[in-house]
Amino acid sequence: MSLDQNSALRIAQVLNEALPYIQCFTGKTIVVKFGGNAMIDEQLQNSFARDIILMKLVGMNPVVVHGGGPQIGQLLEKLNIESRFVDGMRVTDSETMDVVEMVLGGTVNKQIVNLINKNGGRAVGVTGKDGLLIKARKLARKNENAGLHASEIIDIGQVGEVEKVNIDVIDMLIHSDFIPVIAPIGVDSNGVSYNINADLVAGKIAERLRAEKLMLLTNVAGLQDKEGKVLTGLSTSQVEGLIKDGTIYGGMLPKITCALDAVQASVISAHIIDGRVPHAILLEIFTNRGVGTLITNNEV
Ligand SMILES: Nc1ncnc2c1ncn2[C@@H]1O[C@H](COP(=O)(O)OP(=O)(O)O)[C@@H](O)[C@H]1O
Ligand SMILES: CC(=O)N[C@@H](CCC(=O)OP(=O)(O)O)C(=O)O
Repeated sequence: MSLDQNSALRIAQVLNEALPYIQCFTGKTIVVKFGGNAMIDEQLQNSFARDIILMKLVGMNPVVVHGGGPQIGQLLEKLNIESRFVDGMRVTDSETMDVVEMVLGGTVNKQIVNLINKNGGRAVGVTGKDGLLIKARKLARKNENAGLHASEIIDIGQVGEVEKVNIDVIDMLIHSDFIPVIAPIGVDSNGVSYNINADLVAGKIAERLRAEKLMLLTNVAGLQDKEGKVLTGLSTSQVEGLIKDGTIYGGMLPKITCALDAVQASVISAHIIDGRVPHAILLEIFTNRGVGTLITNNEV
């Protein structure tokens, strides 16, 4: 197939624009969180997989952490098990935990591994239990509505937070040229499993790996104000204001919290980007046009 001169020039310009980014990010670790809501159709899933493979081929170290909230919800519904959320976290009793492990560690993890491998990459899927990758503890939730009893703790079951990330498994996979694909399930020292919000896992893994970037793919254009305008470059105090006035709620709460924590630790930048845009990752990394909300540590 021969190209006309304009198309050839356009392709050359795109590749040329990518060059400084490739030079800058070669050898760097990029943690990408693939949200369950971003996995909406086959074409988008394939474009996600190909972006990850391309990153690997140009010398970056992509590490994938995935969610699967809607997929867990669908199976719970089929099984007639009711599901409830507190501040974006799924209340998880032991029956729900079994379903979470089945869906995240089984179906969704293997789907993503298969997707990457089918497109020509080499992915290996693990949960936080493999190699004790994610040591977890039970998440304590304060009941903010308890008035005088504001210190009252709400029990949301086997929901965990990351206590420690043991990166041996990830290091081993990266050094053998595999792409790690991680399901957000943690385990405590007694072997109890915990359901952990995938954004929080991605953030902690990015911190521990001292990643260059934490990229959170979701089903909105980014963090938005009440009119739907995408916000970017916000300070911590502005974000706190948006949480207080209810602009940030539900599933955006863990996303924004982990992005702020990550950049305040060691991660250079966090990005909340629209997973519904084909090749959103490539656009964000390799071009001058960002496609979502950028969060950096602008308060140091
Ligand atoms: N200020 C906000 N800007 C954008 N989305 C928001 C905001 N506050 C809450 N949300 C909600 O957060 C959702 C994204 O979180 P979530 O559903 O958990 O996605 P994912 O599965 O990608 O993690 C959006 O679909 C939206 O409903
Ligand atoms: C505690 C908690 O809420 N865990 C999440 C884990 C999956 C997840 O985070 O999936 P998304 O990224 O697709 O939302 C859940 O049970 O839905």
